[in-house]
Amino acid sequence: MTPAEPQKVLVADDDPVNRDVLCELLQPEYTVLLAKNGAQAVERATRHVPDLVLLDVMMPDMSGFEVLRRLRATPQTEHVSVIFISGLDRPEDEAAGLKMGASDYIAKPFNATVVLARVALHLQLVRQRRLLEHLAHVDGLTELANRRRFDDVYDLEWQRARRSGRPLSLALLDIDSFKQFNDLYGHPAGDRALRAVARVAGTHMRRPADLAARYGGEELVLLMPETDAVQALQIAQALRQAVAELMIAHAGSAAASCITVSIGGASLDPAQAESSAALFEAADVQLYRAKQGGRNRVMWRGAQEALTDAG
Ligand SMILES: Nc1nc2c(ncn2[C@@H]2O[C@H](COP(=O)(O)OP(=O)(O)OP(=O)(O)O)[C@@H](O)[C@H]2O)c(=O)[nH]1
Repeated sequence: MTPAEPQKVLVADDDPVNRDVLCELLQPEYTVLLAKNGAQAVERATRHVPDLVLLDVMMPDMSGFEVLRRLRATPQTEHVSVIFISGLDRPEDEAAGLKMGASDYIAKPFNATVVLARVALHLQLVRQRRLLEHLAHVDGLTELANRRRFDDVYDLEWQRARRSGRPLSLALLDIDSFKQFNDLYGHPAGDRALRAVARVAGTHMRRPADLAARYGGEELVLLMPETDAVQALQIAQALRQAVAELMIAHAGSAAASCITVSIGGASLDPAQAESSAALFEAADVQLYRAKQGGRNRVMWRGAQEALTDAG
């Protein structure tokens, strides 16, 4: 979602007049989706993941409370904001709706101005929450995922790989002689070089589940689910080469006349009960070997020496 994109509101009400009124009210500012019953509300919310749901409580097929319960139980919609709009106007009803996790409760007959004001308020809160989530997961300098995000995704992907028996590859990338680069060209130039390397790393993570993250300092980590050692090694080699081809001059490098990276990787062998920490450690050992071997190269656990890339 970009700031300019209109936010999506799903209106779920079995009464066509209410749907029309709410649609007309919201359409100038928001993208409005409609559902005429509870089942449709759940289906549309799951498919389109709206920013907000305006949900009638009393619908013949499924109550709004049940719709909310199902939305909370579905990963795509578990955090979606919901405002109940209901003819049930007793304080107990309102309290029950809020206790279930609705953001707000509006009694029918509703006042159009108040509905618009509350919708605007909750959509602003949604924007702020998304911004906070983004800031919590993205590294400010490189705009790659940050370490916290990596830790969460790694944990999930490792479990998924263990369950499915599918491969999982992990690589650590470290810029060569970066201390000397900072010393020679200054810290701001170091930041620019780091951003350039990060961009190249990001563009090499092509599958939706691939993740490039800044692990710390000038070290990046690459997570490649469903990718075996042969494929991952090829990607790492292409990435190493693409960084060298940036041709960022580095007169103080121990490896070349331009900025280069060393990469160490390991792939999970589903047949072996290896922990996520052990896989990470294995990639780190390979990174150490790449540095020891002269830098500007890729080392992969289990790969033949001939498969390593000495640039
Ligand atoms: N400009 C800049 N430098 C950073 C950043 N994060 C870490 N560094 C620098 O990266 C350097 C890493 O240095 P070392 O770990 O000694 O390794 P190196 O000089 O890259 O040498 P090798 O890894 O052995 O090739 C340190 O000087 C850090 O200050 C950053 O965000 N920006």
